[in-house]
Amino acid sequence: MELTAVGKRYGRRERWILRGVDLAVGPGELVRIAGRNGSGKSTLLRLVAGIERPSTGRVARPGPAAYVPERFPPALPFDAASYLLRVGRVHGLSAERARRRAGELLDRFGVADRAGTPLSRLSKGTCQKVAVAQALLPEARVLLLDEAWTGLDPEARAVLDEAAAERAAAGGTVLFVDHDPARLAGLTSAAYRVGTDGVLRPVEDGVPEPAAGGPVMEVEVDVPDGAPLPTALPGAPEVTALAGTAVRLAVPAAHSDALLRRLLLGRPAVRVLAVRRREEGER
Ligand SMILES: Nc1ncnc2c1ncn2[C@@H]1O[C@H](COP(=O)(O)OP(=O)(O)OP(=O)(O)O)[C@@H](O)[C@H]1O
Repeated sequence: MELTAVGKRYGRRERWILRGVDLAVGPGELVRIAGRNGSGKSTLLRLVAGIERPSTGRVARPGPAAYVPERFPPALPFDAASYLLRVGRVHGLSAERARRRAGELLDRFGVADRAGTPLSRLSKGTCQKVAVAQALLPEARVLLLDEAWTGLDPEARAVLDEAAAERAAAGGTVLFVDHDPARLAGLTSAAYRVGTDGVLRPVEDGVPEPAAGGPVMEVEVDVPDGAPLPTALPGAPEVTALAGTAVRLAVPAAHSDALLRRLLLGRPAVRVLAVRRREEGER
């Protein structure tokens, strides 16, 4: 995927949102786009998606892009499963494969029981899961995630982390915007910032470490056969044994997504039983 000397403004008399953007992202790369509110991050992703046309310069992509927009339009007259089936068909999947992928994704996000619910009647969180599922469904060469984690519950955020990492590992090109500076930390191959001047610059200092102190998240997992937990878990969790083969891991909230991702991706495979915020004064 390559942008060459891309400039964008929404009208001849309007200001330039992006200027002289050169960006090449290869297969297997996972790239973060940062920047202040209104700096042009979504505009950049929409240009890569082909939804917007550049005012100057060129955008080249290896194939159709899959895209989770910042705002998903749920007012479509379909239920979740038939909407996903249509998305799959548009991307050239057979009806059988599209149906199977839709079922797998709804299941993975824990909303298989909502397959027959009209999009207009889904809760905001479930709707966001459908928005994410429609982008993951086609296994496109380019995946664009515009604050796609916002509105998801912690388990679903971890599933999306995992899915984004899988897409890159399978040779996809993944670009994402997220307000959490620790999002996909350790998996990101590069980060860029859109400046207030519209220029895209590499972020040299990488991903800042979340601050210690503050809110704590508790993740309870069941480790089959009482196998040892993976070592060097994010956030250096405090581990408490619970009944049977269950354990509770407590980490600063800023590390909880990374911890869940590592637990879900790691070996031994663990089952997440609960994720909750530790109340003040509780231990
Ligand atoms: N379709 C449009 N027509 C006119 N102006 C637009 C359009 N889309 C975005 N803009 C303007 O372009 C600028 C950049 O918007 P954009 O949504 O790309 O920024 P962003 O960095 O994604 O912001 P946020 O972090 O708030 O989502 C803003 O000033 C916005 O008002």
